[in-house]
Amino acid sequence: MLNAVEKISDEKIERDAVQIWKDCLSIIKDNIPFISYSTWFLPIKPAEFDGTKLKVYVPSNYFIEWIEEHYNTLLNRTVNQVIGESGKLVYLVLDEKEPLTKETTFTQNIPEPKEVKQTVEIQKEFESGLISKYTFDNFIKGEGNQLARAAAYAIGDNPGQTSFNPLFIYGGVGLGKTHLIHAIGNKILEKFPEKRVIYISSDAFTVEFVEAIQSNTVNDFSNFYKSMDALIIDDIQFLVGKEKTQDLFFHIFNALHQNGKQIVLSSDRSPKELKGLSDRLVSRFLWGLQTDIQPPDLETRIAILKNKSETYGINLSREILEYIAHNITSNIRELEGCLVKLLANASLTNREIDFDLVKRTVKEVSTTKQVNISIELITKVVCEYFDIEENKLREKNRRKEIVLARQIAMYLSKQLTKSSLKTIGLHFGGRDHSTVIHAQTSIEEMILSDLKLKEIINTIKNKIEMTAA
Ligand SMILES: Nc1ncnc2c1ncn2[C@@H]1O[C@H](COP(=O)(O)OP(=O)(O)OP(=O)(O)O)[C@@H](O)[C@H]1O
Repeated sequence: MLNAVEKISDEKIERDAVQIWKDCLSIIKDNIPFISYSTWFLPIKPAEFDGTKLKVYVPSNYFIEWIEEHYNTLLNRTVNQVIGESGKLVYLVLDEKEPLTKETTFTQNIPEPKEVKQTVEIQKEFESGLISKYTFDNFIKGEGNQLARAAAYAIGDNPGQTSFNPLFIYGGVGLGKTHLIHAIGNKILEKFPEKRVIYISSDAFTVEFVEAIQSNTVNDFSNFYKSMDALIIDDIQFLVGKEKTQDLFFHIFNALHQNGKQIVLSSDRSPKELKGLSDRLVSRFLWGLQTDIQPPDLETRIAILKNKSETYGINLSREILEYIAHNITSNIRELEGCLVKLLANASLTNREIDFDLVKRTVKEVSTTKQVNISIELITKVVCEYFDIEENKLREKNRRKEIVLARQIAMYLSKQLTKSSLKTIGLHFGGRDHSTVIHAQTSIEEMILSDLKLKEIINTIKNKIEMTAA
């Protein structure tokens, strides 16, 4: 009986919220350009109203920042008009890793919106650390992530029971590793709400470990992680050089593995490339499945852009999607960044998203990216990759692997910097500009037929861009 009463009053709270937000929207709509209205206000959804406070769901903290910076006065006025002088708007951020802590008359952060909690019915004494917006449903399949996705999906369905234990996913920056490993955790909890699943970055794991040492609670710390059904650790490369943490992790790993519990790890490089990680850990990482994620091809980039723009409530033409996807090739985070910038530009300049605006935004995004990339940085990353000394690229060395590394460095210098052929030639031992042209055309030809080389160059390019960012 009590439940029924609660249910009725819950429904009323939601209904009131819907009506009030509708009234607010009709005022807002009349006061700002339609593009700004649809970009920043339509994605906001009403949650509940308690007489003075209207709680609304917003997609991200970025939204709050933007709205507060640009529309605070309008919102203030609108809320006062619709609710009255004591009216307040409270934002519930869906699914951000770190919710805003700032509080203003308008905003206040509530850690977990109701909707998110409902997906996990069994309350645990710890936070899973999972971001619920990262799911398999919104992870676009492509050639570059096919195997990683399939293995991740199988684990989500059957944690600890496949031969993919541990699952080790590696690849360049912004290619979807974090998204995928969260999706695993979310799927496990969806299917088995009682399971204990935790996501943590290896950095946070180290910090917690140091705190446990300081407070003399290392045993509790270790037992806590050993009690998980699935342990998901992001960016495991940050354990390199941290011997004590590695040691403890080794014991946790063994305990979980022996008990058939699932371990999922992500890294920016393959286990064998994790120099500085103890051999016994590396050998355990090789027990299960190691799979990489490669940069997405054109069709996948278009599909991702389409999907992301739809979540922002906008429909971009195929021509625009293709243009962005053609010009932003390195990683998905950058594609998303370009989309957000496009929305911001359209909103700021109060114009429709047309081809000119798209071109300008893509140019802006690409220019900022290129600013910090130097030929020195390119040389350094290429040499690190091939494990050769930098001066070898400047010498007249004709060894096959040195020639290839030199040509790749020249090719990337032309692609990623604004340096002239002459300047690039000078950096590589005072070579003529025709040598640089030759390097460029040779690499372009080689990657047409040699997919492995193409992958290597993409990996190097990602590393350069990551270091320069
Ligand atoms: N296949 C995909 N489909 C949809 N969105 C994707 C896909 N791959 C990546 N993304 C999105 O791109 C963004 C960057 O992805 P993510 O953070 O998972 O990258 P990462 O590989 O973990 O990068 P880093 O190594 O820098 O942590 C996220 O917003 C993610 O949702």
